Amino acid sequence: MTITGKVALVTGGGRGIGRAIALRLADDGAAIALVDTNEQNMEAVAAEIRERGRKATTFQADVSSRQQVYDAVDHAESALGGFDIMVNNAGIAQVQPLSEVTENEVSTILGVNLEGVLWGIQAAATKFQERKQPGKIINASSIAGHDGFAMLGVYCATKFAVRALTQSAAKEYASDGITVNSYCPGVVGTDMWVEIDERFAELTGAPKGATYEKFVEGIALGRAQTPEDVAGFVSYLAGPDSDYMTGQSPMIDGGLVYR
Ligand SMILES: NC(=O)C1=CN([C@@H]2O[C@H](COP(=O)(O)OP(=O)(O)OC[C@H]3O[C@@H](n4cnc5c(N)ncnc54)[C@H](O)[C@@H]3O)[C@@H](O)[C@H]2O)C=CC1
Ligand SMILES: CC(=O)C(C)=O
Repeated sequence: MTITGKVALVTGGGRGIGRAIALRLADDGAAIALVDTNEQNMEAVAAEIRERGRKATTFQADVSSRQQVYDAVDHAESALGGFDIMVNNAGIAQVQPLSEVTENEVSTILGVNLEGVLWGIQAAATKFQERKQPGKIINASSIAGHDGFAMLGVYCATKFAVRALTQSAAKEYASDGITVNSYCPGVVGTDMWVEIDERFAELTGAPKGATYEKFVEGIALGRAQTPEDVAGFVSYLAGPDSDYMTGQSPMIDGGLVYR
């Protein structure tokens, strides 16, 4: 119960890693604001949180819209009576050879994975400063933010960029008592990986499941990551034990990429 009484906002909280983070932070004692484009999924997660005896609210928003992200932060504060932790988790993957990627594809993924995190950082820091309180900003990068993978080039570029934003924001906001860190998962069994695997199958002719299994085979600990594995690390980043950590983007990947 390390964050009892705190308010946490989780973008992309409707499924996968975001859902696991929201449930874990609720178990840690926080009230949760869920933000996602998918209202139905969010409501289901909110119901799970309430069943655990915690407060939850939902706000449908597209994180690529600066205004919608600011509105989501305002909603979290007004609905839950405070604002302490911002988890910029929402993101999309994109499997495409660099020679074939289109302008529309680039602008779409930059909008969500880069701009969405930037607006989340900006809106959260602004709210913490308005409230004259410290805060935690936690961003979703990836092992793809440390290594460039074939067929995932623009996705990797966005995750490298999240690391840069994390470092710059940490330096800019340290004097306000705001820490900014990222989490870098490996291969997590979510719907995102189902979509990645299906796209690889389309492009390469590999059997469905083969790409996912190939990535998992490289993991030293011998199993795919679960969303709860990621949520456990985010629980640390959201709690007081990480107060002296900022600007970092550590890997938590079961032993796949070593830095
Ligand atoms: N699944 C994996 O293996 C890994 C995932 N990550 C990152 O973790 C984060 C979560 O990934 P997953 O849970 O696997 O993905 P997911 O695709 O299963 O869930 C993503 C959630 O974000 C929401 N979302 C997508 N675009 C949005 C937008 N524009 N505005 C608001 N919500 C939006 C979706 O509706 C969905 O609920 C992403 O940033 C991803 O890049 C990082 C490393 C590995
Ligand atoms: C989706 C993602 O970031 C990886 C590395 O699987």
